[in-house]
Amino acid sequence: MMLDLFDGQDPNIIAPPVTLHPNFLTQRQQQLLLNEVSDYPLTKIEIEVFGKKHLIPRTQAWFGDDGCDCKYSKTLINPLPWPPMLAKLRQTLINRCQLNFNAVLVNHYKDGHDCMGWHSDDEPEIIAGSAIASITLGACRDFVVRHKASQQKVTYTPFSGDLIIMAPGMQQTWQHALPKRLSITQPRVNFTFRLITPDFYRR
Ligand SMILES: O=C(O)CCC(=O)C(=O)O
Ligand SMILES: [Fe+2]
Repeated sequence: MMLDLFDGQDPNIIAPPVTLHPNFLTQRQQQLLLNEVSDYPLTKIEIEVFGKKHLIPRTQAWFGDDGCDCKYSKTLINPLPWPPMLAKLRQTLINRCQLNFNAVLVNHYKDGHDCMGWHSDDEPEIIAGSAIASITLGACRDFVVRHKASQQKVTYTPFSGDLIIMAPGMQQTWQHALPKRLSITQPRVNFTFRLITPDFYRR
């Protein structure tokens, strides 16, 4: 009987609204992007956690359309204009995924000591109910998502050139993180594309 197949499964397990698209970028596209990333002004910004100042354990740069500012730990960051390869990547995502994006956070993890803690991409400038597209280049690292209410975790392992889509609405009920992996010695670059309300912080 077909139904027997499902016996014993926990009916409370929830599937995360995440899709992993392997090999979204060709080797050549990855190489062109990595060459361009080496010219990005990546910086370690300072954040405040429980009143104490820390440098983030990675470097970052913020690119986007004019007016697509973001706020990072009380600091307002204006977008840098789109470099040519990043502009092409944005257009490719829009065309192939039928989703709109107007800004991207580039994260550079020099090795497995660099990381990103638990968070949701739910800042007020992000248009509610928009999707987040995340592209990996370089080292393969665990990308972990955690359901806020049940604490249930699922681990994804995006390889270089893979795309992860976090579906609209996911940020309200799930968090995600890129934990330390001390055995990893190679760098990883991540592009997290977002849809921002233009001029959100300029009104
Ligand atoms: O590097 C990653 O895969 C995660 C990046 C991320 O969550 C973010 O930029 O908000
Ligand atoms: Fe994120």
